[in-house]
Parts: sequence; structure tokens; C-alpha cells
Amino acid sequence: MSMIAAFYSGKSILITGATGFMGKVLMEKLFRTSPDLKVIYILVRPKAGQTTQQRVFQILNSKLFEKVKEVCPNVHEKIRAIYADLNQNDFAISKEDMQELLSCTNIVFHCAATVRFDDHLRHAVQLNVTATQQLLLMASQMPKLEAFIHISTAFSNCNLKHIDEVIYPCPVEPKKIIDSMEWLDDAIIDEITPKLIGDRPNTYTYTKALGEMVVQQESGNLNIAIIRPSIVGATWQEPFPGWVDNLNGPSGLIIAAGKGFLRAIRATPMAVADLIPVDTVVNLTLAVGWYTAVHRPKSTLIYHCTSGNLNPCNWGKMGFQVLATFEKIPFERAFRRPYADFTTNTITTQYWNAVSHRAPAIIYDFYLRLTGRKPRMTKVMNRLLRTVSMLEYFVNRSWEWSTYNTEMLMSELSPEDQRVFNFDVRQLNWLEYIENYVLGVKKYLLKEDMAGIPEAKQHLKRLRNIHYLFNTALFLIAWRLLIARSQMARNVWFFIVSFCYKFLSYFRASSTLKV
Ligand SMILES: CCCCCCCCCCCCCCCCCCCCCCCCCCCC(=O)SCCNC(=O)CCNC(=O)[C@H](O)C(C)(C)COP(=O)(O)OP(=O)(O)OC[C@H]1O[C@@H](n2cnc3c(N)ncnc32)[C@H](O)[C@@H]1OP(=O)(O)O
Ligand SMILES: NC(=O)C1=CN([C@@H]2O[C@H](COP(=O)(O)OP(=O)(O)OC[C@H]3O[C@@H](n4cnc5c(N)ncnc54)[C@H](OP(=O)(O)O)[C@@H]3O)[C@@H](O)[C@H]2O)C=CC1
Repeated sequence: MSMIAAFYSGKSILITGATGFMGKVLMEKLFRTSPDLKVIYILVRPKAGQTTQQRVFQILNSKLFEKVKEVCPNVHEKIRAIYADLNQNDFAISKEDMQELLSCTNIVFHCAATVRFDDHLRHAVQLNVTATQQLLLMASQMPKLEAFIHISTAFSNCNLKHIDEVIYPCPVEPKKIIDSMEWLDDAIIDEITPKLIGDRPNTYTYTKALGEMVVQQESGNLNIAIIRPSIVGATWQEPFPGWVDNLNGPSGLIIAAGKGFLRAIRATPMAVADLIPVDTVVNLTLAVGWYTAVHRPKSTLIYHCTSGNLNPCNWGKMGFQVLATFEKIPFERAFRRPYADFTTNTITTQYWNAVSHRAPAIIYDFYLRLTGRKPRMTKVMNRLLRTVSMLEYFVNRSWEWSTYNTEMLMSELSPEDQRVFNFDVRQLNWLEYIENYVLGVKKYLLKEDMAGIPEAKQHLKRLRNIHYLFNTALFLIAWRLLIARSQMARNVWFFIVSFCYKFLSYFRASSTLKV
């Protein structure tokens, strides 16, 4: 019997960010392994024209929850969606709901965050720092609380090369930042943002670091742990391989590469690609929840959920495997054939951006105009290149994260818990994982049918022929122009032609002699 699964039975669990990528997988695993849990409270806001209830209904009816419905048929009764907006005071939770949350909650998993790299500092502080502070305040009023688990990111200290499982202070106190966001106007915040984030690449990593400081400072008597995952990718094993539902991290780039939009990137092939499957993060999170509540460590423990030091894979190998998978399982209606050029040189990057990205987009838009349609490719390409430029920081560096606490926890688990809540990335086979990831992107993100693969392959063949034709035509035009303008080019041309003629004559003569 799994001790961790038994621990969550009968518990009331509060999850923030439950509608997000990680939150959904966390809920799924909890329901599947501990169907006897009492209730999961989730803080949800209405979004995209859907009420909170409609959002929950959609999640429970998704493929991700198919197995849950078998082991926990009354899952919809055990999930309690509470209207909340983490941008508002007291999260805009009603008095009655707040009362219920405060009096009943046993465990809190705080996953909600803004993960946008370019979010305005005011908004990133509100969600990643102030909301964390408010949630801790709520937690301090929960008499039955056994553990508070805060999800941070391994990149909160990406300005360092070696990162230990400790909290590194930022120069300006989070409280001062929170206060200043209240009275500074947007223009001034924009001006001071680069100074505040310092050598971090974006507001996301900076505010996640501030969030950790808040957790440390406001922990009081709470039983708290922090989990720092690296780049969270599709599921490895559970509930099935390859599940993914958003474009963050590598998923968006896999689509862009598979559809032939992205064919070159400024990336260091030997840099470590510290990807971690979402189900691994969730397994560690649940194990940490159990350990923190049961063993009550004296201080706040931080757990790195990374792959680089135990089972490293580099971007070169990853890119290669992604491309190899496109050969077997191509995406439908690709713009160009998938291809990858990794370069570490900024000038070469600009060259590839012009030749491989912008020029084809301009040509295609010209074709759209000619055929009476609205041009759109240049716009799509500009947005993609902007996204890529934001991700470049992470594919040109390697970090070392120590994992003492994570390894210690692994050794504390029973063999059964090590199996059910497996977070040992040494067992991960990267080639298999990446293939399933690409397949998952095709099925769950692009919603493409596997029956369309032969047609997709046919389409790629047509693109290859168009590519050859286009290049040949381009070469002939260039050559014709050159010949018209340069005596030297003419001489070279006549030399090549006469050489070929002599070669053919010799070949014909020798074959006649043999007869
Ligand atoms: C050697 C390297 C290999 C690469 C070689 C490539 C060459 C060909 C290769 C073949 C194989 C390639 C595959 C290998 C994978 C390499 C991937 C490397 C990824 C590295 C990621 C590192 C991240 C590490 C971060 C730390 C982890 C965390 O803690 S946080 C979680 C991560 N957070 C994010 O990822 C958020 C990033 N997104 C944003 O911040 C914003 O979306 C944005 C600022 C990028 C864009 O915002 P914008 O306001 O413009 O609008 P938005 O509506 O958000 O989106 C605009 C359009 O862009 C699409 N989109 C969004 N995100 C992505 C994305 N990650 N990749 C691609 N496209 C994305 C979105 O759908 C929109 O599209 P349209 O609607 O069509 O306009
Ligand atoms: N994905 C990754 O690669 C990594 C993620 N992390 C961390 O993991 C955690 C989860 O990330 P992930 O699941 O990927 O992120 P998602 O963007 O998928 O999910 C974010 C969640 O936060 C919720 N949220 C955001 N703003 C509000 C708000 N104002 N009120 C209520 N809820 C809100 C979202 O709700 P809604 O659906 O309504 O928008 C959503 O449920 C985050 O803390 C992130 O920093 C760490 C390392 C890597």
C-alpha cells in the first residue's frame, strides 16, 4: 500500500493554478491514486467566456481525466471550484467560501503564477509575489493545515551558474517592491524594471525569486516546502505518455519547427536541455506534500526537480530527435519541410532569420496577395521570432542544480511509493520521451489525426520538389544575370561547357571502341 496515497485519503486539499498545465496533472494524479480524498478546492476565475463551472466541466471531460473517471466515478462531487481572482484583494473570494477554505483545508499546493516572460512587472509582482503573500496569510489562519507547498522555478536564480537548494536573496526586499508597485506609474516601472531584474533575463524569473523570499519571510509556524522544476514538458508515463496542453517551453517551438516555420535558432547544441516531464514534477510535489506534513522538517526545504545532473540531454540531441520524429510522424499542411540549423553566432542567426524565415514569409505573402488573399505570414513570422528571441537565453547556457533534498526524499520512500510516485529521472529514456512528446503535440495540441500521416508525407514530398525547382530557377536566373554582366563569368561558363563537351566526347569514343 502506498503511504503517500493513503496520506491524502480523507484530506481537503486546496490547489491554486488548477486550470493550468501542471495543476491539471496534479489533480488527475491525486484523484487517481487517492480516490478517497475528501475534497479538492480549486481557485478558478471565469475565462474566455466560460464560467468557473464550465471550465471545471471541460477539464473533467477531457482525455486527461478518462482514467480518473474509472477509479473515482464521483470525481465531480469531490471537486469544489471556488470563484477567485488572484489579482484581487482577498482573491475576491466570498465570505462563505473563505470561511470554508480556512476551516477545512489540510494541504495547500500553490501552483498559480504568470509564466509569461515579458509580463509587465506590476502584473508579475501582483501574481507571483503579492498573491503568494496573501495565500500565506490565509494559510496562517487555517487551523487544520498540515503543509503548504509552493511551486517555484529552477530558473528563479538563473543569474547563477551553480544553484543550491537554498533561497538566494534579491537586493531589494519584496515588501518594498510590493509597496512601490502601488504608487509608481507604469512609465516609471518600465524605466526601473531593467535595473531591478539585473542580470536575470525577464520579469518572470525575477518575480519568482521574490516569491520565494516572501515564502521564507512569511512562513511563520507553517510547514512549508518549495519545489523548483526546470523546463516542464509533456507527460512521460502518466496517465499516458505525451500529454501536453499549452505552448509554453519547448512545445510551441516543436510546432513551429514541425510546421516548417522555424528552421534555425541561436542555440548551443552542447548546452544541457534541462527538461522535466510534468508527471515527474507532480509525483515529487505529492511526495513533498506527504513528507512535509508527516516529518515536519525544522526548516523550509527546497527541492530541485531537474534532470541535468542525473540524466543529462543536450539541445543538439534533443533537436536531432525532434527532427527524426518529424520524418516518421510529420505534422499536417507544413509551410516548409522541417529542418534545423543551430548556430551560436549572432550574425549567422540574423542571416538565417533573413534567408530562412523572413524571405519565405515575404514570398508567401506576395503569393497570397497575387491570389487575392490577405497576407499573414510575415506577421506570424515576426511574432515567432520574437518568441524565439525570448527563449534563446535558456538554450545557450547550462546550469548545475544540486538535488540533495530530492535524492534524500527518494531514499525516504517505500519501494511502493517509489513506484507509484516515481520522480527518478535516471529511468527516463530521452529518445523515447521526445518521440512521445512530438506525438503528443500532434495529437493533443494540434488535434491532428494519425490517419492523415500519409497525406502529410505526400505534402512534404511536394514541398521538397518545389524547393528544388525554386532553387534551380534561382540559380539559373542569378547565373544568367552574372553572365550578362561579367566577362570572367562568361569565361568560366565556356570553360565548364567545353570541359563537359570534351568529357562526353571522350566517353562516347571509348564506349564505341569497346563495341
Ligand atoms: C538546439 C535547440 C533546438 C531548437 C532548434 C530549432 C530549430 C529547429 C528545431 C527542430 C527542433 C526544435 C525543438 C526543440 C525544442 C527547443 C525548445 C527550447 C525551449 C526552451 C524553453 C525554455 C524555457 C525555460 C523557462 C523556464 C521555465 C519556467 O519556469 S516558465 C514556463 C515557461 N514559460 C513560457 O514558456 C512562456 C513563454 N511565453 C511567453 O512568455 C509569451 O507567450 C511570449 C512573450 C513568448 C509571446 O507573447 P505574445 O504577447 O506575443 O502573445 P501570446 O499570445 O502569448 O503568443 C503569441 C504567439 O506565439 C505563440 N507562442 C506562445 N508561446 C510560444 C512558445 N513557447 N513557442 C512558440 N510559440 C509560442 C502563441 O501561440 C501565439 O501564436 P499566434 O496566436 O499564432 O500568434
Ligand atoms: N511550465 C513550466 O515550464 C514551468 C512552470 N513552473 C511553475 O509551475 C507553476 C505552474 O505552471 P504552469 O501550470 O505551467 O502554468 P500555466 O500558465 O499553465 O498555469 C497557470 C495557472 O495560474 C492561474 N492563474 C493565473 N493568473 C490567475 C489569477 N489572476 N487568478 C487565478 N488564477 C490565476 C491560471 O489560471 P487561468 O487558467 O485562469 O489562466 C492557471 O491555472 C507556476 O508556478 C510556474 O511558475 C516552474 C518551472 C517550469
